[in-house]
Amino acid sequence: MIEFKEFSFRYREGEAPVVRDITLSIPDGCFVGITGAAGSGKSTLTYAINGIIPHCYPGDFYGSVTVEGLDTVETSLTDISRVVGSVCQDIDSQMVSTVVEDEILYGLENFAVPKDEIPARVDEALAAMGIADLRDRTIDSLSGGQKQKVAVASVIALQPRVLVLDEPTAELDPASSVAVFDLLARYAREHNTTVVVVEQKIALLSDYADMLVIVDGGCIRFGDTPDAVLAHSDELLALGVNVPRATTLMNALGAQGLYDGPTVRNVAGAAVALKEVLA
Ligand SMILES: Nc1ncnc2c1ncn2[C@@H]1O[C@H](COP(=O)(O)OP(=O)(O)OP(=O)(O)O)[C@@H](O)[C@H]1O
Repeated sequence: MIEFKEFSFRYREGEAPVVRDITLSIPDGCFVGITGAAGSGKSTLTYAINGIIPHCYPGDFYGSVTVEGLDTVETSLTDISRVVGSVCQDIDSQMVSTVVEDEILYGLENFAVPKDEIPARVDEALAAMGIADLRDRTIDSLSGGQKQKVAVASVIALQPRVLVLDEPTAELDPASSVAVFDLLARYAREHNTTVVVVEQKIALLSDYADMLVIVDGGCIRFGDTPDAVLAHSDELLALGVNVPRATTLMNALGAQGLYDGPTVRNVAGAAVALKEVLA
């Protein structure tokens, strides 16, 4: 369980809190998608989960954040990182090795995983991200998308109970983004891992997330199932969230009393719904 209780945070260099009065409970095994406009505070929320706030970025911390019962202020960054695996936005800054396999080994050795478990953990992590063929490649020779998969694999190898990912598909084309979310979701299901992912593509998020959190100006505007959130497409658009046009269209037809089916998330869904409307 991840629990934010009336959490607010002001970076030491900032004038005012950039996230305010955040109260949110994320149950174990939940797949949470966080989205919102640029600068709304999404990354700051992830830093509060993985302990970067307040351990690396000091400032005024109000309220509390607990992860699996650990208070992130009172617990050391090392102890938090045994529970929370993070993939940050700047993948290059996260890479510490020159070869893919070494990158995965690095974390396992640092966390003192028993030597006899290590080969299987490396194999499983590479397979989970579908990058077994990259094992011996140098990191420098990889594309941005491949690096993102390596970064996720390195974290998955540590088998954290919570995974925090900040825009893990930013460098990927739509098909590869879907593939990464498929792999992530499958991994999370099989290991009962809680996943918190910041992602701009709300349509993609909606297909995987149990809960969508919409952040605006440092506050949570919506925190609910994807369908319940997407039902507010006009408000989402006003907040700068990139709502699928298919959703906006069907919600508009709903407002006119012409459609009363489930929330539509994509063109395929709209096609099915429109057939019913026109029948
Ligand atoms: N280390 C820092 N020191 C001071 N202010 C910061 C720091 N990091 C972020 N901020 C400020 O906090 C606010 C929220 O930033 P944050 O990165 O959490 O938003 P975001 O929604 O993740 O943005 P983006 O989508 O651009 O990554 C912004 O105004 C940003 O300038």
